[in-house]
Amino acid sequence: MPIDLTSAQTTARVLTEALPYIRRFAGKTFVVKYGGNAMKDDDMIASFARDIVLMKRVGMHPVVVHGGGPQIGSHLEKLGKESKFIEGMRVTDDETMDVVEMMLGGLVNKAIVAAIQKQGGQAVGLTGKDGGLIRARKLTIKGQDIGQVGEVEAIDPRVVKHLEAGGFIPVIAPVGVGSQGEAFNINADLVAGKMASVLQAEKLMLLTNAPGLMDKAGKVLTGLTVPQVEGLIADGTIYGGMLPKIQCALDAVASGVKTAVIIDGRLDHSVLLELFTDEGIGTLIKG
Ligand SMILES: Nc1ncnc2c1ncn2[C@@H]1O[C@H](COP(=O)(O)OP(=O)(O)O)[C@@H](O)[C@H]1O
Ligand SMILES: CC(=O)N[C@@H](CCC(=O)OP(=O)(O)O)C(=O)O
Repeated sequence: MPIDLTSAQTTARVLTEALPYIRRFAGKTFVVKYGGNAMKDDDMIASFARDIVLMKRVGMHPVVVHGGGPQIGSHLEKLGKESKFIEGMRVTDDETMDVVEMMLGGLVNKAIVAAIQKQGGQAVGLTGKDGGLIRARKLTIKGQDIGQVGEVEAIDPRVVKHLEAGGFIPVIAPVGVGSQGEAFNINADLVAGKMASVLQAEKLMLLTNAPGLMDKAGKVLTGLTVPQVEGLIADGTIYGGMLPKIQCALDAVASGVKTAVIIDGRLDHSVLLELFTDEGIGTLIKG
């Protein structure tokens, strides 16, 4: 069969456009938060895994922090428990905490690790308990006790650095460890934001189930300043699960991470589209 020149030239053009980014980003760390809504089926996970492996192959250091809210929710449902959220945080009693730790540290984490391995990468799954990676303390919301929900107290990045140096891709579940060795359920966006700050990442990438941060008419907003974002929170344009996401993006860039982006993780190869094209995709927040 003769080669389709137009399509081959398009491929060549895409590769050429990627070259300056590959050069600029080599050796840099990228924290990629993979939300539970963007891992709805095996094809989506496989596409994500291919992007991550390609990043590693061209010399970048991806660090994956994953969520799994919907997966926790459906398992709780099987047990006859309803999910309840306050300001985007799951109310977590002891039984729920067990499910969170099993789902995030077990099934979800290992599905991502296996998908990366299948694409030829070397991935190692961790929770915040491993190597004392994420130390947590109890989080209350406006004085309200919401159970075993934590916030990040400190991150000890040594285990991540060792893995990076050994050519492995760390895949991190957002379960923190308290002073008594107890588990805390932490919103994955908050962990990703802190991880990006501690590692002084080049970019924090937040993959979700929306094309980016949208205005009330559904238009994707980008290049936002801090006061603009504050206005959007005040007038209710940003609500629910987008609140911790945007907050951690702002905190990350304020603490030295160069840029944060919110992108549509349901889109095939969204990570590569954002990294390696001139236009990028989604909502960009700069420091
Ligand atoms: N301004 C906004 N733009 C886009 N999505 C928003 C906005 N405000 C709230 N959201 C909601 O936030 C959701 C993403 O947060 P969340 O469900 O926690 O995702 P994830 O599981 O990826 O962390 C979107 O699906 C949408 O319902
Ligand atoms: C405290 C809290 O809400 N923790 C989250 C942790 C998982 C998560 O953040 O998952 P997504 O990124 O898929 O939303 C939860 O229990 O759902």
